[in-house]
Order: sequence, then structure tokens, then C-alpha cells
Amino acid sequence: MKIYKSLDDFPYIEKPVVTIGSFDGVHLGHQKILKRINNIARTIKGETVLVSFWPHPRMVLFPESHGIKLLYSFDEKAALLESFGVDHLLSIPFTKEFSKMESKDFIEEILVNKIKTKKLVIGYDHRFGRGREGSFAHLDAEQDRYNFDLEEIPREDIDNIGISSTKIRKALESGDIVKANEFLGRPYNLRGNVIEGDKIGRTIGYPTANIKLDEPHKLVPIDGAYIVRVLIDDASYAGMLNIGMRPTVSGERKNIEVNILDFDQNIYGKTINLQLLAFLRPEKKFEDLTALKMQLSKDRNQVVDFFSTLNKKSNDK
Ligand SMILES: Cc1cc2nc3c(=O)[nH]c(=O)nc-3n(C[C@H](O)[C@H](O)[C@H](O)COP(=O)(O)O)c2cc1C
Ligand SMILES: Nc1ncnc2c1ncn2[C@@H]1O[C@H](COP(=O)(O)OP(=O)(O)O)[C@@H](O)[C@H]1O
Repeated sequence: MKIYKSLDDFPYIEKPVVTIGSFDGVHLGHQKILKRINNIARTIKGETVLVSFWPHPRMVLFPESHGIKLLYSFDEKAALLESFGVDHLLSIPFTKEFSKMESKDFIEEILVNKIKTKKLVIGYDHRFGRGREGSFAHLDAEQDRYNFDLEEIPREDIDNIGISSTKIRKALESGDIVKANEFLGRPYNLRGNVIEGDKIGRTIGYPTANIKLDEPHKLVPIDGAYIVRVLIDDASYAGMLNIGMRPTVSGERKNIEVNILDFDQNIYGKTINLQLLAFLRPEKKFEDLTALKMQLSKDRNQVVDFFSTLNKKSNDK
């Protein structure tokens, strides 16, 4: 997949099959659209183009509301889009100025003159241009003038599967990891660098790698303990993650930390990826470190049980 971070860089493509949108999540609903553009491109021997915006429009338009929480960083999203067959990702720098562009100018200047769109596929509810004024109806009306084919993904196709990035965000914010993962079609993940913490973990037999997230706007799920798969370089481990204020030991700032099972290496400075698989329990304040340690041993047993069931299931297949 080729990535263009400016309109000027976008090359001439003979038969561009285009869709537009933020695609944060690259969830099962998005995947339907991506499959459709892939099919069309295969049929007409064209190439798929996704027109997207960065930063996320809501981050630029409503910065005072602390912006939006993203499901994926730009790089994560790009990697996912590539895996779903997008050939060209045009990521238009989204500014306040750009947001004022009228929808007819967007169609004419970008879709028609710049990209030379042959086929455009969009969801029935997609909106674009100043104040979200542009819609399928606008595009439909312009179709003859500009000579591109338009295809709408109908309401039923989108509503029936009942998936949206907003629903995924809400599921994560309420600890419903299973539902979020089902909608995404893969486990939700947190990626970042291992930084130094307070070095208490190792004194109670549970060292925890503290993570600084790659994407500062990343949505962090509700506080609590989680079962995770930890990916370090090319290896994968079982782990237990804690998100929260650690009321037992300090309680000053939110931490993301993971104890990796059957692991004993120094990984400070490494980038690691955590795939969230299940919610274990809410965070609690314990009497003392001994009580916390007892709870961690119970949590660990649950992680072990979870992975042995998972392995059994995959062996039975
Ligand atoms: C799976 C897991 C669950 C945790 N749950 C809690 C909790 O409920 N309450 C709490 O105060 N701390 C909890 N902790 C964090 C510990 O309080 C402690 O901060 C940590 O293990 C050591 O931090 P350090 O890396 O800064 O040394 C948990 C840690 C892990 C790995
Ligand atoms: N099983 C393990 N799980 C997590 N980190 C481990 C493990 N074994 C060794 N480590 C290393 O120990 C560090 C965590 O130890 P800890 O005492 O909690 O210190 P800190 O407070 O700096 O995170 C990790 O960053 C990692 O480099």
C-alpha cells in the first residue's frame, strides 16, 4: 500500500476505485466496504483508494472537548487497511481551513480532478464537506456531470450488523472487551514503550512492565485488570494487565502495566503490544501489599485457565 500525506503527492492512477472516511477501528462494518472496493477493483482491473483525513476531524474541530479517543494510531490503521487490500491511502491533512471546503468543491477538486475517480463506494450515511453538508444525494446528482460510477452501501447492510466505532468505544469504556473484539474482528490492542516505574512490582514477586502509549489520543479502556496476550519482538506470552491509579501503592497517575507470565527479561525501552482478551475485575484498594499479592495470585490462576482453555479449543479444531 502506498501512503500519501498530501494531495500534491497523489499520482495518476488509471482506474481508481475509491471510498472515503476515517475508518477508525477498521471494524467489521468498514471491512464490508473494503471488500466491496476490492471486488470492484478486481473486476475492472483497477486499484483501491481510501481517502481519509488526519488528524481525525473531530480532534481539529472540537479540540476543547479534549478531542476524540482513537481506536488506532495512524500507523496501526494504515497497517490494517493494507491487510484489507487498500492499494493507496490518501490521508489529507485536516485543518480548520480544509473543513470549510464546500462539498461540491470537494467532489470537483479532489474526487474528480485530482483522483480521477472511476468508481466511488460510500455508506448510505456518509457525510463530507463543510458542516457535513455533502451526502450520497449530492454525489448522485453530480454523477453524470463528472462521469464516475457511484455505489451506495445501503442502510440495511450497515444497520443490520449494528457496528460502529462509537459502539466499540462505549464497549471499551465499560469493560466489555469481548463485545469490542467481536465488532473489531480482532483483539483491541495497546502498544507502547516499556518505561521505568516505582520498582515495587518485583518486590512482591510480580514485576510489571509499565507502558507509555505510542498514540497519545488512544482510547484506554476502563480501569481494571485484564487478560492479555503480550507481543514482544516476534514472541507471544500470556499476561495480566492493570489499568488504573494503583490505589494500594500510590494513586497519583493512571498507569498501564503488565505482568508477563513465565518471563524474566529486562525489556525497558522495548516496544510491546498488548492484545486485550478479557476483563478480569475492577481495580481495588487493598489493605496492604500482602493482600494485593494474594489477589494477584488469583488473577494469575485465571489467566492460566483462560489460556489453557483457549489452547484446548484451538487444538480441537
Ligand atoms: C494484573 C494486575 C492487577 C492489579 N490490580 C491492582 C489493584 O486492584 N489495586 C492496586 O492498587 N494495584 C493493582 N495492581 C498494581 C500494583 O499495585 C503495583 O503497582 C504494581 O504491581 C507494581 O508497580 P511498579 O511496576 O511501578 O513497580 C495490579 C497489577 C497487576 C499486574
Ligand atoms: N515477568 C515480567 N513481567 C513484566 N516485566 C518483567 C518481567 N520480568 C522482568 N521484567 C522486567 O522488570 C521490569 C518491571 O519490574 P518492576 O519492579 O515492576 O519495575 P518498574 O516499576 O520499573 O516497572 C519490566 O519493565 C521488565 O523490564
